[in-house]
Amino acid sequence: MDADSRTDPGGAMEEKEESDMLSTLQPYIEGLRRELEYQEPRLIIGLVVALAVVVITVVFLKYFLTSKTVRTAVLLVGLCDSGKTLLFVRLLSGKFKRTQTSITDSSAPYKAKNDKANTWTLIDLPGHDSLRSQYMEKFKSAARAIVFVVDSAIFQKEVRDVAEFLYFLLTDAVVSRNAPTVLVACNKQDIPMAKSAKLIQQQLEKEMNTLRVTRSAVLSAQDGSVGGSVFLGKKGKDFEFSQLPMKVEFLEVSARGSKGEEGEASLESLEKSLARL
Ligand SMILES: Nc1nc2c(ncn2[C@@H]2O[C@H](COP(=O)(O)OP(=O)(O)OP(=O)(O)O)[C@@H](O)[C@H]2O)c(=O)[nH]1
Repeated sequence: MDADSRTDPGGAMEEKEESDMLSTLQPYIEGLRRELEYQEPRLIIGLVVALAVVVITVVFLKYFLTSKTVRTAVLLVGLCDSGKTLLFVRLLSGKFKRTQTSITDSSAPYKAKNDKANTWTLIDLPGHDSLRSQYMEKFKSAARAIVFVVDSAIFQKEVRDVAEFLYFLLTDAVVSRNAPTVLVACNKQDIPMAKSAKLIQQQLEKEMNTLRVTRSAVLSAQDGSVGGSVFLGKKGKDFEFSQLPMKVEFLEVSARGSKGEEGEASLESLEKSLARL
């Protein structure tokens, strides 16, 4: 008997128990090691795929968020003779000018009257119905705002045409998605017969409600969009401008002004709204 086993017989027994336990666990440990070796490549592939998905998603999102074009155009649209060109000239120079029927677009930088002095591109579009859609097509995706000019003096006579044009504009899929601010400029308020902005709004809501019934019949019941147009307002409710995705404001203006050609225009409300864009 050596000195150690004589002095510590319990220790030798513990060592033996340990080695017994290890040899019992050996097959399990070996199995676990083999399992891990087998799983490792799969684990790594899984991690690589997950990482790739995260990277692709980030790149994709970044691309979509940054490639969003900055819309800087303010479009002047409306029926013939509603006063778009005079409004265009007044907003840019403040001066009165004799105008003619426009057959093409005119554009110029417009500095908003706000602290930041944002500069927008003001674009006057021809009002003739044969040219309307082609010019809208060209500029609609760049629109930050649409100034829809109405001749308030002969509104009663034109209500149907005005409503149809506005309906065509507001149900356009691109316009609806981009939701530019729509400023309905109820022009020619210097003429005593001119209808108020409130009355024009109410009559247009009524007229567009009727138009919606006839036009929406062609829209697909499933996704609500066919041929690049969307449903106007909320289904099952009488149409109101407040149901639209974009802000719609009705403003009273006079591009001519009460003092005629010598005097100033009355466009404060429109200029204020343009300054808020
Ligand atoms: N009394 C009055 N006349 C206006 C006002 N604004 C425009 N006009 C007149 O209305 C007529 C038509 O104005 P335009 O600016 O040429 O109209 P438009 O909308 O550009 O017409 P198109 O080019 O045909 O689309 C002109 O004789 C203008 O002087 C206004 O506020 N009051």
